[in-house]
Amino acid sequence: MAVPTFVDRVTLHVAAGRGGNGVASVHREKFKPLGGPDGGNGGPGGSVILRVDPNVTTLLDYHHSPKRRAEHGGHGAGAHRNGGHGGDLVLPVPDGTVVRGEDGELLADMVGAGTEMVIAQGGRGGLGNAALASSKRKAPGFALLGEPGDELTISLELKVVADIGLVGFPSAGKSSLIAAMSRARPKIADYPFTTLVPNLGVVTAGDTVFTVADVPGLIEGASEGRGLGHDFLRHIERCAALVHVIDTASIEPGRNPVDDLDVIENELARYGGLEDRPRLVALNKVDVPDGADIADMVVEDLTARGLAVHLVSAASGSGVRELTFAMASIVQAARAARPVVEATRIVLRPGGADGGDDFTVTETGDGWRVRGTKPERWVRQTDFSNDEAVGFLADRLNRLGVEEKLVKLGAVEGDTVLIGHPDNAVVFDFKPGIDAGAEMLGRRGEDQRFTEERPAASRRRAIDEGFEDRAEGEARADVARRVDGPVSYEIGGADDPDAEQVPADLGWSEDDPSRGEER
Ligand SMILES: Nc1nc2c(ncn2[C@@H]2O[C@H](COP(=O)(O)OP(=O)(O)OP(=O)(O)O)[C@@H](O)[C@H]2O)c(=O)[nH]1
Ligand SMILES: [Mg+2]
Repeated sequence: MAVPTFVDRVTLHVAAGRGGNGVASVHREKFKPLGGPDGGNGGPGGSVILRVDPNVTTLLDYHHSPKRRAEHGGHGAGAHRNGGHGGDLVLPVPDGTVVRGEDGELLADMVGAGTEMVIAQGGRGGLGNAALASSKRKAPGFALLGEPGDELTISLELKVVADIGLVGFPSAGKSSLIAAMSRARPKIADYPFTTLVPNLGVVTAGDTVFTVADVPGLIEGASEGRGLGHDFLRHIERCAALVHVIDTASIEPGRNPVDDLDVIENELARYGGLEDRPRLVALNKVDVPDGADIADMVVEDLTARGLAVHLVSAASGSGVRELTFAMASIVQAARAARPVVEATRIVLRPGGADGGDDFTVTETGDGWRVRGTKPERWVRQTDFSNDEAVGFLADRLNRLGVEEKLVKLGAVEGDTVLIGHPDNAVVFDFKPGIDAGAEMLGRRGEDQRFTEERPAASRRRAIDEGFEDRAEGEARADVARRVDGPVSYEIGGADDPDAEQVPADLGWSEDDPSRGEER
């Protein structure tokens, strides 16, 4: 089995839950006339949340399953029943995880136990017709759709690479040892410099899970660039402790465990910055009779230096378990000593939470594009198979001033208006209620200057009074035709005789099988 050897970076696809749809329903009781609207709201979709968990030390889990999804919100139902809140998905990440977006942009540096980041926000639930009812719109025959949740690709990078680093001469058995104590399967061979890049293994000893880095072999002069040099020691800079892996069975002249240790320590000192790390010594290859003898001879010397010495054999496994427990207790002590930034519980949210009433209208060359948090959200909430819902959308857009702005910028009837991101915009044929040039001339040729109210003004007032029926009639948008993919219909469109036609196919090939359920 190929186990990733050095996972300090994973790409993760996260998807928040979709909001449940609102429902349009009318209260019914035996022998009683129709009651009021009683369609409940859809529940919000669950969010995907990253949370720093001090017990998590690796990103391995995400390497194995890089797609994570939170729960969808439940749909509303009749009798004022609201859909359930989709469950959030909390993804534990190690302290010091750097979160980046798809293009490598920094989204967050997650430091401190409990720090949270809502990386993908769940979609809002759609309002049911009970919530959409007002004194003027007593029985709405439509409801709002739930919105899709955020979906994005992120990368997680772990700066704290390993809890413990294995250091030693080439062929001392560092890779063999990491293979004996974890599921890592690095290359092992009887020639020096087998390991060219660090390997990472995850070790479990009792309740403690920690990571061990096996780095390329060091030799005297590594600090001057001999051998592989010592560049890769930066990978163990953040380790809490070091384990000296020493070959007791080396037949090279001049090699013995104590001198080997001194050479490595000398190189570490030249590299600098690792002096304060606790050390363990693993005298390896004691399955070899000569090795065992030599180990016995030097144990006392090394212990006298204050070092904890373990006699091990990566080959037979003897002593390995004891070594891992000794490593675990150092890791635990280091974790306990680390200043824990507990209880800060910073919650990071990407981007602005709400764009407010802002929207932009830009000319695209063959039409207009409207961008803005609200217009885009409203479009997503609209059930385009329902005329009344589409009319409600037109009312909202007009009330925000979208139509007015389009007219002001020179949009004329028949222009294409796209609302939203190029990938999933909804296409409209512009049909303003107010006409720039012909503004003063009413639809039927009367000069509005001679009547007391102009249609746009009266309509706006009516809308402001609460989506009056009059406003709906005048400002309704009607499904007219389908333009390459997205839905197309008209904004405005007061008394178009063809307005009632509803295309059979609205292109909702979407993933939501429950669509249309609400009516
Ligand atoms: N008999 C015996 N041989 C071992 C033991 N551990 C490692 N070896 C052998 O020693 C040789 C080197 O082992 P590696 O694990 O590749 O050593 P390394 O320290 O990772 O070497 P580099 O990656 O080159 O720095 C291999 O032939 C292993 O089979 C052991 O406990 N007993
Ligand atoms: Mg190796």
